[in-house]
Amino acid sequence: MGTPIQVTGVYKKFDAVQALKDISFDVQPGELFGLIGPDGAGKSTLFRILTTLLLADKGNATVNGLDVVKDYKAIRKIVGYMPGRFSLYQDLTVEENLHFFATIFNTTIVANYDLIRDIYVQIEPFKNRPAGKLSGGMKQKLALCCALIHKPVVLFLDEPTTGVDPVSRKEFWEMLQRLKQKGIPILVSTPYMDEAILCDRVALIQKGEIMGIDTPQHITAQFSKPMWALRAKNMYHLLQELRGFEHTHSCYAFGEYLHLTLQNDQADEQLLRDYLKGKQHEDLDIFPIAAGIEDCFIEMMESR
Ligand SMILES: Nc1ncnc2c1ncn2[C@@H]1O[C@H](COP(=O)(O)OP(=O)(O)OP(=O)(O)O)[C@@H](O)[C@H]1O
Repeated sequence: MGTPIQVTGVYKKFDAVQALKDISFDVQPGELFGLIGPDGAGKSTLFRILTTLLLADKGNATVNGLDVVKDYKAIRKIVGYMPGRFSLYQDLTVEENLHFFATIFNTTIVANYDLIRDIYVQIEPFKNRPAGKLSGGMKQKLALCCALIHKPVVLFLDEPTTGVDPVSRKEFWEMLQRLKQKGIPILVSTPYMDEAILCDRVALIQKGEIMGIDTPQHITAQFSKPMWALRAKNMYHLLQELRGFEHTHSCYAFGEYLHLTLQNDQADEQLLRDYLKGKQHEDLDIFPIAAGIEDCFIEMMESR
């Protein structure tokens, strides 16, 4: 068995849009690898190349040691692919969809039920309902069952949690952890930066380029700038003023707070407090925080 996924110097252009530029990374056996990036970053293009639906302009890629161009037929038999959209037949029922995907892979639901049992039991009460009438979370569970029904050797999940409610998102990641424990390598993409922490390793992708690849723990540990969270009654004015502060390196809204880093190591909290003193903010709250994975990604994206 080869490396589950190996990508080397892949480029893809659509007319004037450079969708992928010099993409290289690998996914190791049993690894849950996340591709994190905003809309239009190139995630789906990369998935389509790896699942043999699209040809790269340049570069190489293998899945389980098989070449995505030469061995495309063999790859199609061994991968599970959950595309971002339209993976289900809306008019077919839950059970019919699953049966359909099992049949095209020349297998049966019964033969592979073990792998999908945990997930399928959650949607089984609705097995006679057309897929088009399921909630977002249930559709996503069915789509995952369909991608798994032929016991794939590598699993590709393109934005499986986009547009899904927070509870279903959490459940979905718990399902992925269980699949990972069964030893299936998984490449999953997401625009939600907070999901990065749930992966073994992540690549941050923006405008077709990978900004960095590492474990979430290393990414956060390497963030060297001190960071503060700030809040006041008038958040808009606070943001404007902090962005106008001569020592500000970055300042952006993050939930109920602003996250701030300063430009040089000499600029400290006292300097910040002195600057804000004369601004008469009501209910001003300032405290130091450790940067999270989302702060690290924002820093990586802005530093480009
Ligand atoms: N078939 C195509 N023809 C022309 N441009 C395309 C095509 N497919 C993708 N693109 C462009 O390539 C870039 C990358 O798109 P891609 O769909 O891979 O991004 P993404 O990260 O998956 O984001 P999204 O979630 O928005 O699909 C975008 O600018 C997109 O408009």
